[in-house]
Amino acid sequence: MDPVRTGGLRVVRAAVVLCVRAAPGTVALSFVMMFVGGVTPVGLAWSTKLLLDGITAGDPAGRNAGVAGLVVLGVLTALLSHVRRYCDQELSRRVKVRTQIELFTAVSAYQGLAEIEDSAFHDRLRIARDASEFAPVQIMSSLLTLASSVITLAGFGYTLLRASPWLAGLVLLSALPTLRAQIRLARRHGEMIVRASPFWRRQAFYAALLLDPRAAKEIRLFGLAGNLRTRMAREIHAGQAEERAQDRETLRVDLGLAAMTSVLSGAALAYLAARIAAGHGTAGDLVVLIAALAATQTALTSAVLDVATTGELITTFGHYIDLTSRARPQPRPVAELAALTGEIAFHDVWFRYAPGQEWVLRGLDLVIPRGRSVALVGENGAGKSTIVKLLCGFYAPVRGRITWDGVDLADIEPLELRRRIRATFQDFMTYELSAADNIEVGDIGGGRGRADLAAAADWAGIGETLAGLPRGYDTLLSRTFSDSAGDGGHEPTPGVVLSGGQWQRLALARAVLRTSADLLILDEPSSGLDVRAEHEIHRRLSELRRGRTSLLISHRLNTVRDADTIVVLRDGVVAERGDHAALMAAGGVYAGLFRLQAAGFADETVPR
Ligand SMILES: Nc1ncnc2c1ncn2[C@@H]1O[C@H](COP(=O)(O)OP(=O)(O)OP(=O)(O)O)[C@@H](O)[C@H]1O
Repeated sequence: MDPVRTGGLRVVRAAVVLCVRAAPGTVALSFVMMFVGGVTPVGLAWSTKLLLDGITAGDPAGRNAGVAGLVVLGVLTALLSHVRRYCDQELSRRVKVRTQIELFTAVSAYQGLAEIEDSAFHDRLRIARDASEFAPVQIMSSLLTLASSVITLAGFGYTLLRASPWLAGLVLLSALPTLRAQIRLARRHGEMIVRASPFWRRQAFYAALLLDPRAAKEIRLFGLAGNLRTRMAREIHAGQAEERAQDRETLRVDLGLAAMTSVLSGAALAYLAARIAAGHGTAGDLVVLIAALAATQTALTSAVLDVATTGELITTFGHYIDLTSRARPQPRPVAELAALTGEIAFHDVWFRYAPGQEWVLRGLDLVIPRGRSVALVGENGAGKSTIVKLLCGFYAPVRGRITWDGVDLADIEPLELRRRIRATFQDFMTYELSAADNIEVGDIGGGRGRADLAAAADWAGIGETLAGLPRGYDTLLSRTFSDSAGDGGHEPTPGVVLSGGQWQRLALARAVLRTSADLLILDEPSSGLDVRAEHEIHRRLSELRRGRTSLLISHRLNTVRDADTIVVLRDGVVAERGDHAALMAAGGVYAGLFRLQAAGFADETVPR
């Protein structure tokens, strides 16, 4: 994983700005409480001195002032902790909304698929997401506590300094090794979080898999639950081993520091008691000095821990700042992508998914002329879906160019390009949303009314089924959510589950919705349909593709035979190209595959 690139001060500033923007009133109140929290211990010690000296000297005014101070400050201290806890919780809630939206806006800004398929990116995202929920408030809170400790230190430091300058110096100096050790511990803890992140992510994956309804059938049939639980436990153990090692180091260091501080306090206390016994002050002075010693050490320890904690939070929250502010490589956008008038073309395109992996495309030349239908065929893994992903701009060619009317796709704003494409993917999505939403996502923001959605559904042969659902097009297509959320007025009803073929028809309805697009991509659009449905859908697709620019991928060669051009992909290049008649006449790969499929039907003896 890349180290965090953002500087510590910038991270702290970003955290504070975030808190102030999220809840300015709460932050202001926290400031006031910080100040009050800082002066209260000093006030309490001096009130105690007034009370004791008032009693011993028989001074009722001093005694009353001491009591009044103790009561007022005692009440304030008791109230403050509750108000402060509420303020922190409210601040956390508001900051969480902001950071989650900012983080997912940043993630959505990655237009390609490379990051979303990169495990290091996911590890970093996990740390950033966790940190974004609590780190800004904790950084803010640490800064306030630090300021509060400084106020306390200033108040008591003077008292100690007046009583014994060398003692005050010793107490202050004792904080230095603590500071050094805690900063080192915090850094090591931050590194441990990065090391353990892959374990926790895999653990979450196994946990989600065990609860995923889509995986439930196989998990039960193959008896996978025990195996997955074991794998999950392995990840938990590995993550905890990292944490344990770190906790043990922390324990060792903390024990050493605590022993050192206790010895120092004991010696200082004995020294102060001896001085007062020798006549250098009153019993009240002794109380103030003991309070000053304890409070100085507490404030120093707290300040040191705050500095160290802030250091650690900077590391984790730095991932968030990096992710949300990192400059992404900008394409060189053209003003507006015009409607296709000529052709889309692959020019000597080489592509592999990562350096060191096998080339999927090895110098591909392919043309999709405007208004023509092109079909792609080839064996599993030949690279057909990869061509679709390149066309949509999800990846860029490693070498060569893809052009749209002569303009390199690298120069086109991806959103602009995708506005001109409608597609159904081989691995289409089944959204756990309403039936209407499942179609509308195909042209979100396109102002599609219910009539448009119904027309698309009818075209895909799923309209009647959807209309007949318990709440028609408003029925939720899910078994893991019920459909009461967000629209009251009716009893919660469980969602409905569609069959595989029905889902595919829905995906087709979604794909055809965006009628303004120039290019229609159909990657295995009928793989889950029954024979009659497939025949019907391909008849309609044939009509739809006539005179339109389209790319169809299918292993069922009878469905591609009417394409204007059929392209056979092999070893990352075009092996054959032509229409059905020409390819059959050539007697090459396509003809061989077509005859093989046809023979499968011809050989079948139908029992009487
Ligand atoms: N996201 C990815 N990361 C790494 N490799 C990938 C990725 N997607 C596909 N591949 C690899 O690229 C090659 C081509 O895959 P692709 O999905 O394009 O084939 P296809 O021709 O569509 O196959 P099929 O007919 O089985 O759908 C395969 O070897 C596959 O393992």
